[in-house]
Amino acid sequence: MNKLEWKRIVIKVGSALIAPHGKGCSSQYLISIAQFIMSCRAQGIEVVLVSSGSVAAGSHLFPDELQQTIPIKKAMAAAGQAEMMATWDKLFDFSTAQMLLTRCDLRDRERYVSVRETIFTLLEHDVLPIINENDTIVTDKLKVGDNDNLSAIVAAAADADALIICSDINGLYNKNPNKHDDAVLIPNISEINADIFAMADGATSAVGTGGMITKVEAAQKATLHGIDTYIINGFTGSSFTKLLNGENPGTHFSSDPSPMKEHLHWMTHTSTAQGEVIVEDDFTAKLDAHSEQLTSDDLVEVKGEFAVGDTILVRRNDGTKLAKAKSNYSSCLLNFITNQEDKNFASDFQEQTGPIISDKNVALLEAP
Ligand SMILES: Nc1ncnc2c1ncn2[C@@H]1O[C@H](COP(=O)(O)OP(=O)(O)O)[C@@H](O)[C@H]1O
Ligand SMILES: N[C@@H](CCC(=O)OP(=O)(O)O)C(=O)O
Repeated sequence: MNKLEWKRIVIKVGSALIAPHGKGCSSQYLISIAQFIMSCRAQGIEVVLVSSGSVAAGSHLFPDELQQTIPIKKAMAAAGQAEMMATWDKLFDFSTAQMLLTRCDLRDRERYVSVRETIFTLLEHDVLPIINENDTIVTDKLKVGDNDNLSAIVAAAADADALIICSDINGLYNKNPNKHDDAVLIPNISEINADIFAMADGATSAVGTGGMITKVEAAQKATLHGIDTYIINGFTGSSFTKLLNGENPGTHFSSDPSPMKEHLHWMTHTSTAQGEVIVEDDFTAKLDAHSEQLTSDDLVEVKGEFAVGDTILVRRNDGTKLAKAKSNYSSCLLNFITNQEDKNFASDFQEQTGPIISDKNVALLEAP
């Protein structure tokens, strides 16, 4: 889908663009991005902005020697978030809105739907959503961790047509161009596989978090949802001019021609498994929309603690991940059933209570 057909886009801006000197925000490189956003809106294209920069904006408030602890980084984010928002807001003649998210908000289906509703309501009223991870409260368990992946999750939640990831490099090269003089830019990628991931290294900018690995991860999430994804150089204004002309200024990851259904994409790429059920190695019943085939007789082990409605991982005893699914049973009840001597009790109970895995809420995982 080229620019002229876009109805809604998500654009992600990294710390290096909004805090190029690593200490406080600067609009130096944001003006061309703001202009691009205004041009898109003028053409009826709805825009959602995912912006990093809160930690970098707040870092100058804390002594350098304290910079790397998690509590300090959370405090920096709390202090810098307002500056980051103000830096963007003064560039626009329309309203902006702050949305701070964590993995917790996105992996919980009810909260995820609420996030979608807020994005759509803001867009309906011409307000620019500016989304960042809520670094002030995240823990390792609760965070997305990088705004590249966050931008892909947001693009899926917003049903965007395109995701534009602004980087400090022209796009994905066949190897890290900052380490290899003979690296070559790859303009078009139709399939993201292990070879593509092998090209990407981690972050190299002083303030960046994700590097190219998280950008390829984000592109994979987004393209599987039917979202065209671009990695472009956000430091050069011509990148945006080209996009507005329907050209590809960097690396274009083509959207999957047969995208995943929304709730299965969410189950696969956004929800996190709260526990696991281990099935026999020879488990052959196909896990699909008719998921009643998984019974307690198939279970070898129940791992972790989960409640009714939580996402669980279905894993074969040999370690193969088969599917992620919404569980109708708590781990406590599943353990009780599977430990019953009387197998009739287990089957009678499931006959009355229903399938272990909710019908249609089974996301099959690709075999490695
Ligand atoms: N194969 C690759 N192609 C392009 N850049 C790569 C590649 N592998 C690693 N990189 C590095 O990733 C960096 C971009 O990611 P990052 O440092 O997080 O900055 P930002 O998020 O601002 O784009 C590039 O500057 C480059 O040094
Ligand atoms: N949420 C963090 C940004 C994390 C992040 O992914 O940063 P970057 O790699 O610069 O896009 C912040 O606002 O500083």
